[in-house]
Amino acid sequence: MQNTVFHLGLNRSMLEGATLAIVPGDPERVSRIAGLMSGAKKLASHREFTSYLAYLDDRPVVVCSTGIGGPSTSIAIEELAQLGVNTFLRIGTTGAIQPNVDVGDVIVTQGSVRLDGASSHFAPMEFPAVANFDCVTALVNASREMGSKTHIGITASSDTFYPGQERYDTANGHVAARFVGSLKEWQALGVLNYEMESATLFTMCAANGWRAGCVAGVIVNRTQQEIPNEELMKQTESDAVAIVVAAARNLLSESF
Ligand SMILES: O=P(O)(O)O[C@H]1O[C@H](CO)[C@@H](O)[C@H]1O
Ligand SMILES: O=c1cc[nH]c(=O)[nH]1
Repeated sequence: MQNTVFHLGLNRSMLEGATLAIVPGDPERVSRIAGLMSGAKKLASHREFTSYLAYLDDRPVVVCSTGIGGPSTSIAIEELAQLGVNTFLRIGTTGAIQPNVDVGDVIVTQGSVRLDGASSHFAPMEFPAVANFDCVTALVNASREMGSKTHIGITASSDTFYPGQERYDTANGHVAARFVGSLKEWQALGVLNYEMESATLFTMCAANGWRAGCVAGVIVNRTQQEIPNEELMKQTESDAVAIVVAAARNLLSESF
């Protein structure tokens, strides 16, 4: 009898030896990602964690959503690792903060500013939230081959969507003192964008010797607008989905 992990509802035999996982935030993205591979089948769905298994050149790949933010991401990654996964590719949406990054562009993160809490449960703050070089290379190559305008750099990865990303379009317009002026500071330091999972993902993977990468489609540029255009957002997301699947294929064949 195989042990089922605590939250994902998966056991080792269900993963058929998969060592690579594609991990989007949004559960609805999972079937779309798996659908770009062959033999996609749903494995489980619990809370924010929806999982599919699919095949790239006959090699199994697990696709599992993390939900939003570090705590749920840490659970998904930990439980997938318990089942034998050692390479994790996050595919997300993101808000750019540099004026030269356009909606529809793609960002591959090299390292993340740790504006989360969960990463500190794996390593002290002095430890970098850094992506794995093989994963970065595979994602950058895939993105460029697809013809996407590709940016490579540092991401601010925040526990919160509103105050941590210094958003004032909220119910009471208040941002905690710690974050007032933070967007400007990240811009001055060359940070490209905000999202909410990569700091936890990179820190826990680097601390454990697992490989992790993150690719994100730019759905807003915070220097221009706060609310995304629905149509552009869908296109951007599907471009990033195609990129992560191509990168997974390259990583599995180690042909990058
Ligand atoms: O599109 P996903 O993967 O969910 O990523 C981004 O979108 C969510 C916020 O809207 C956060 O999870 C953020 O990281
Ligand atoms: O601005 C954005 C857009 C998507 N996801 C984020 O976390 N921030």
